[in-house]
Amino acid sequence: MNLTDSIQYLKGVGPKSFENYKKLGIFTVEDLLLYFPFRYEDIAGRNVVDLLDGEKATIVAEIVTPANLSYFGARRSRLTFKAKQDNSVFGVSFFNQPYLKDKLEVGSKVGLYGKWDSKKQQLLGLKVLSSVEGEHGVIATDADFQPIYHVMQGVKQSSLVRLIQTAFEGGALELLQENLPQELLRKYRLISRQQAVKAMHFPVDLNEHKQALRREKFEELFIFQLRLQALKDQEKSGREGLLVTYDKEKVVAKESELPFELTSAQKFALQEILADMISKTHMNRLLQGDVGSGKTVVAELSMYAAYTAGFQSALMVPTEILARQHFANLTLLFPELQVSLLVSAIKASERREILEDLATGHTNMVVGTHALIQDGVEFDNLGLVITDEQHRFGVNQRKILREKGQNPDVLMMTATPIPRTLAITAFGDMDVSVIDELPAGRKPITTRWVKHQQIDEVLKWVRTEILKEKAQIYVISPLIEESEALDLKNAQDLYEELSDYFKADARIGLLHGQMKADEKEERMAMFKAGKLDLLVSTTVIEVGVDVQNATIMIIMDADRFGLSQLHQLRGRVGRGQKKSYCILVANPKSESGKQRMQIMVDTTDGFKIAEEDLKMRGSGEVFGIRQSGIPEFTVADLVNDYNILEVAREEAIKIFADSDGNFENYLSSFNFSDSDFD
Ligand SMILES: Nc1ncnc2c1ncn2[C@@H]1O[C@H](COP(=O)(O)OP(=O)(O)OP(=O)(O)O)[C@@H](O)[C@H]1O
Repeated sequence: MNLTDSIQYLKGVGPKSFENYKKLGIFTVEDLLLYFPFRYEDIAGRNVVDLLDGEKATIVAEIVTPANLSYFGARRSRLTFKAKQDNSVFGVSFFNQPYLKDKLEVGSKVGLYGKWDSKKQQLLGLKVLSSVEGEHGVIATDADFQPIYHVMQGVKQSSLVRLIQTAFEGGALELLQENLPQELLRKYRLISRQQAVKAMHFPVDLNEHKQALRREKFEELFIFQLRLQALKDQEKSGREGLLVTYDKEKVVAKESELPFELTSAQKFALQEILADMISKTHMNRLLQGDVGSGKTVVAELSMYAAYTAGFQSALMVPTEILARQHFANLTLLFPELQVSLLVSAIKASERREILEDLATGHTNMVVGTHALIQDGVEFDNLGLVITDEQHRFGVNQRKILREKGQNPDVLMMTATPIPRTLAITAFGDMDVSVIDELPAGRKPITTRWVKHQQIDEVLKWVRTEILKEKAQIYVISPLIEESEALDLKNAQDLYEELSDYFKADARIGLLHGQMKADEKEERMAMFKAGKLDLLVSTTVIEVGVDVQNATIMIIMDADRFGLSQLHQLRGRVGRGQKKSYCILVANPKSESGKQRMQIMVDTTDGFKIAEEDLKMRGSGEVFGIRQSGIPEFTVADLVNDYNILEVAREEAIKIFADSDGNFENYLSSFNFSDSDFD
């Protein structure tokens, strides 16, 4: 037998079942060996109505009658009672275990392991299970393990297990080669690949199962990390980047014109970016920093550096409000340069002019939305592309923009702090700069969670803040994801209610996604200029909007928002020197809603919040797994196996460096199969 043999030659596989196995991804003997159970039969147990006669299983059930103990002979005894699972009541008897009587209390739930007798509707009890928390939930410590595989119609659990056994009996396991360096096995006390694969399918006990899982997770993450290193390497060596020889003095001079001094984190990030630009290798960098940490100015100075080297630069942002805000900033900061704004809402004639200026090189910098990547947008010599809020743009959109130049340097900015776990997986092929410090003088935002019933008190306080402190306030209307119309209606209703309430005490404006671009801009400008005290808005305000004087953020029905979104919204205040507040108005019904509110009250640290978000919603939900390019792991789990991931990463980096980038050789020396790297 060979590992590459098709399983159709194994006993028990006919043409029809072969087709079904293929659908599960099992083509060869090796695929079969590495087709691991996704869980083991655990103490959550089986449903009693599903049990077959004679089958051994674990059932969790409630004891409904007192245990009756009868002796026959000196040492032989029988203990009987009735138990209930959902609506099925069944009998249970234990032979010769009289001491169990004290353990079995009426009304308590127990795990019973035994053999099912379907005629008598009775479980012949073998053990009352003690249990422990295992990797897959609660696992019985001392029951027989029953691996559970993902199967499909036409492939039964039992046939799959039998087939794996057949392969084992044919000596397949012995053919599996070790694919981790011996040194790592020793260092981390990992069991061998053969042992692990055997124990993944047929663990003898809980401990062996744990060891197998640990080893398999390490292997999976290690190989993944090696692959990322290879990608990163390829990205660097394969693609010659542009040599952006910027004028250092000019950049320094510009920096000194800023109304504030850069924080050291900003300085450091800028330096990393500039070093990438001036080097011949292609820049592929992620700039992440918490809300309000000052990423924009770092981006702006990088664009300026590109200009001093004779290149154009483009800044792509997700919303029009944001594009306009950046445009205003850039023109203010670089009055001597030609800066253009390209959004979909501009007139055709104006658009034509902008496009021509871009193509002829008349324009030095351009900022825009998706409009930037449409056909017809040509650059003269695009040297730097910056995208803001990177996860809102798909990989393809970024690629299009990048292809508009001669492989321009690329910087992606994100304000959604990416937990390290994901940063080193999804973005493992990128360099990362982090701004982990807020500008000096910022006061922490105080967050309060109030119930709807308390809204009157909140509004009273808001009124005094407006009248006495000249506070500016955002009020976010409840989010109705399913319906834009309802979303709008909510915002309008809220606007009217608040206008009624405040009357002449507050100047109130309304902002929502369906307004025309110029209306939106006008409303934002009024708020920024202090001509409005209170801005009722839908979540269009969420990203990037920067009004330093705004100090109160009120979020209605806050429990409808995800954690990261709440954090973004809250980040609209606390951007200046004044003390700021965030009020979450919510009567959450679900536990997770309550939990989210509490997390927001407890911390303003974006990284912590992102970690929590990840734990509560899973990486797929938060980042869109497919889009972010994170593979779905078979045994490993990015959130829970963080420690293993880190170690695997360190080792992969070391080994990759030792291999002198000669990855192919390295692979063959450890017998990786090519398919590991598809
Ligand atoms: N070093 C600094 N000192 C003082 N103020 C600063 C500094 N850097 C930036 N700022 C100001 O802080 C505010 C927030 O900066 P910026 O808009 O760049 O944040 P950001 O990181 O893009 O945040 P967000 O992701 O929330 O938009 C801006 O008003 C900016 O002018």
